[in-house]
Amino acid sequence: MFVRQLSTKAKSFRTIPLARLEDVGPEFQPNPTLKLHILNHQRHLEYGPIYRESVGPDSDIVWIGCGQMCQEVFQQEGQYPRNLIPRAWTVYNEKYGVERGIFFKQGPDWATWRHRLNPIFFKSPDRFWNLTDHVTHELLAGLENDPADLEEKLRRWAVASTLTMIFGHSFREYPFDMADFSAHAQNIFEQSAKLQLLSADDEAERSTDLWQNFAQSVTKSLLMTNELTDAMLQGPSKNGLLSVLRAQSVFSETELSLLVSDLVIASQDTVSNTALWMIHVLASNPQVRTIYQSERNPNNFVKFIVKETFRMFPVATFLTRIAPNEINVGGYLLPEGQLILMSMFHMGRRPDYFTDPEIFWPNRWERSQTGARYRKGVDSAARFATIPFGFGARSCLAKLLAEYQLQFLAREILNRYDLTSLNEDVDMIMKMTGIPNQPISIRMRKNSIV
Ligand code: HEM
Repeated sequence: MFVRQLSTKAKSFRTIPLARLEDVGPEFQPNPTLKLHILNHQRHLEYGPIYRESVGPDSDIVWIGCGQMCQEVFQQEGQYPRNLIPRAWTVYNEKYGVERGIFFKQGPDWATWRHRLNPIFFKSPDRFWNLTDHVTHELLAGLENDPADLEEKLRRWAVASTLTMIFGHSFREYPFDMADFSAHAQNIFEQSAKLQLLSADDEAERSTDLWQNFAQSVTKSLLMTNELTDAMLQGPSKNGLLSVLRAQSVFSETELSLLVSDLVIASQDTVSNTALWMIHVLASNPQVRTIYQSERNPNNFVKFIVKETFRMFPVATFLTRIAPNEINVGGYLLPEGQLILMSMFHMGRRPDYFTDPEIFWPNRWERSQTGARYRKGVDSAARFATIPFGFGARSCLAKLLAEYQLQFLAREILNRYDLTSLNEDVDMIMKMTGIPNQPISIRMRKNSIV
């Protein structure tokens, strides 16, 4: 009855403002996807908080740049929420008959996996997270020696941290080629970004060089994690996620391998690129370290640094949902199966949500003295404008782990090092995730007072 009433009052899909493709200006050429977040930002300013874009004769994407409307999407996402999986990844699974883990699962099957994993990842977090501390210490010791190739070192750090969290330190006894794995995982993202511009189905059908390059890296990285998991299952696992999952006996050995590949691939680009942005903003804003040293609650301040990094540089630049049935968003009816993209970069830069949005200001996240929900320089309407890990039942499984790793890294840097940025005019570009448009260069000195 409630739904019926909403439906009769709601406006039709066709009345959502339609962005004209010819509006893409020369500054976005020759590859508009690199600056998709800027194009999207401009379009929200022109068309408003919701607009649609034609991507085929009968298919439109709906873009949402308003916290309230995002909340409405999550409220109506249904029992088994679905997000967008890059087409190249599903074509690979179909073409080679490969079964994959939680990312690719849908419906009750997906819910069963989450039901088993949520208690481990959300209810008893301290079990494994601190296993990653020494991986971070190794990263910093390496950077202290030579801060070049920061991107590559952070990628290996992210993979090594996830593997240590899963297997405990014993995985280091196995000859796992971290550099090779990391290069393949990175290549999967690089080639997926290129395949997004084309028809992945067609590229796979014709087995083009691009497709073969992508497929070889997927095959190699799956093989490497399968072999590693098999080897780890042979020996005793004393600590780490695997030891708990084994004790519970709820996943088969094959499922454990699928899970390991998913976790490693999910963590590499997201954690490493957020850490890259965080190091860049710390190096570009030396006053942050002075504030940290004078803070009465430095741990809270570190949380704000991570939150502020996500606000300005959300690596998951667009969150996605597929409407499970007809839903009402912003007063418009969206049909079943509609692809919805939530504009996280745009919302993080909305001046009505965040005072001086272009300024890196961690203390904006501090609760005001009155004890109200409001924070300095953050409007209460912005509640759904910075949700870097998504929201609801399908949100990131390892949010707590990622936050722990990033906060630990920030604290160690602030306690022990002075960073100086050697870059100018760093902007974000999109290559599946939001990354810097140039290599990040820093000078790193051990702080004399430590
Ligand atoms: C900065 C770090 C990270 C960010 C920003 C991030 C972000 C996200 C986002 C946006 C989603 C989709 C959420 C949605 O649609 O509502 C997701 C899903 C997921 N993430 Fe993360 N993630 C991070 C780190 C990690 C790490 C370290 C792991 C594993 C160790 C991981 C494992 C997963 C998995 C398994 C899913 C799929 C969950 C499902 O489909 O039910 N993520 N993540």
